Amino acid sequence: MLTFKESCIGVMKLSKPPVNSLNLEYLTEFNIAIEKLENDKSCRGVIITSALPKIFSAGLDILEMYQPNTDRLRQFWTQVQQLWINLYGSQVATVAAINGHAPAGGCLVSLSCDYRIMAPNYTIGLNETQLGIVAPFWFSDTITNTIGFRKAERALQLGYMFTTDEAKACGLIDKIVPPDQIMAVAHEEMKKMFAVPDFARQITKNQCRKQFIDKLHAKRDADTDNFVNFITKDSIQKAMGKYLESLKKRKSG
Ligand SMILES: CCCCCC/C=C/CC(=O)SCCNC(=O)CCNC(=O)[C@H](O)C(C)(C)COP(=O)(O)OP(=O)(O)OC[C@H]1O[C@@H](n2cnc3c(N)ncnc32)[C@H](O)[C@@H]1OP(=O)(O)O
Repeated sequence: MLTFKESCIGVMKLSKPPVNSLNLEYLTEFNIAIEKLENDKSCRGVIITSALPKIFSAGLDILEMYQPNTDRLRQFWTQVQQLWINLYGSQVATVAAINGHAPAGGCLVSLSCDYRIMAPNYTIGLNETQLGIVAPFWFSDTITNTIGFRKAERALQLGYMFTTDEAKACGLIDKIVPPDQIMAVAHEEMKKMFAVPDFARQITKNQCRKQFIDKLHAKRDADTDNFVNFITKDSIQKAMGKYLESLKKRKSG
């Protein structure tokens, strides 16, 4: 993770080649970096983007979920939950500058921010069902809060990956921006949020999101048990193995 401060704005650039997949170690690093910025009194905003060309993030590292060690799987999921709690509940203003594909966990990271700008000709969405897995309730809550119930339930069931244009049309992202302007526009959008007194913006954000974060806090252990039980099922492991194979085939084909 490349993290630096530009005045009162923290910039986090995901930089885990080849595809910024989120494994246990990288999620832990992500959480430490965001918590550090959150606790930095001089930091009012965070921009999340990718240092890699063409990929924002490929989402959770599928290898963490394929033939897993159960203890590590539990730690992995705890870090995924924590990342969502940190981002969705963040007091600082957050902008996702999506400069590449953003499937599944990559989409969730951006949905957890306050504002999303995206470069053209990429795809974004919660494609979990395509892998034969099920997005947990807090993933669904987050997309539903962004695009509305009907569109979210349809997209979640199909595991639909939106093009940038489709994402803009349904409100999954807020603005389409040429890749060479994405950081400049992220700073402009940040300034708009800074024009509002921090405490008023923070309390309002909290009012909108707290009930969803509280829901996960209340069910956190059950959610982890559910994830571990689900992922370790033979049928799910088979589906995951097939999906990994299809990724490799797509590459060679
Ligand atoms: C109760 C149960 C709850 C379960 C909830 C679990 C929720 C899960 C959310 C997730 O995030 S699951 C992950 C979903 N992600 C994907 O489906 C993305 C798959 N990847 C792609 O579509 C493409 O790789 C890409 C991101 C569009 C990039 O394409 P590109 O052509 O540039 O690169 P590739 O050649 O396809 O990939 C390079 C290399 O990376 C490996 N890889 C890709 N994605 C992942 C990943 N998510 N995890 C691990 N590894 C990944 C890919 O297999 C290639 O590997 P090698 O062949 O080079 O070894």
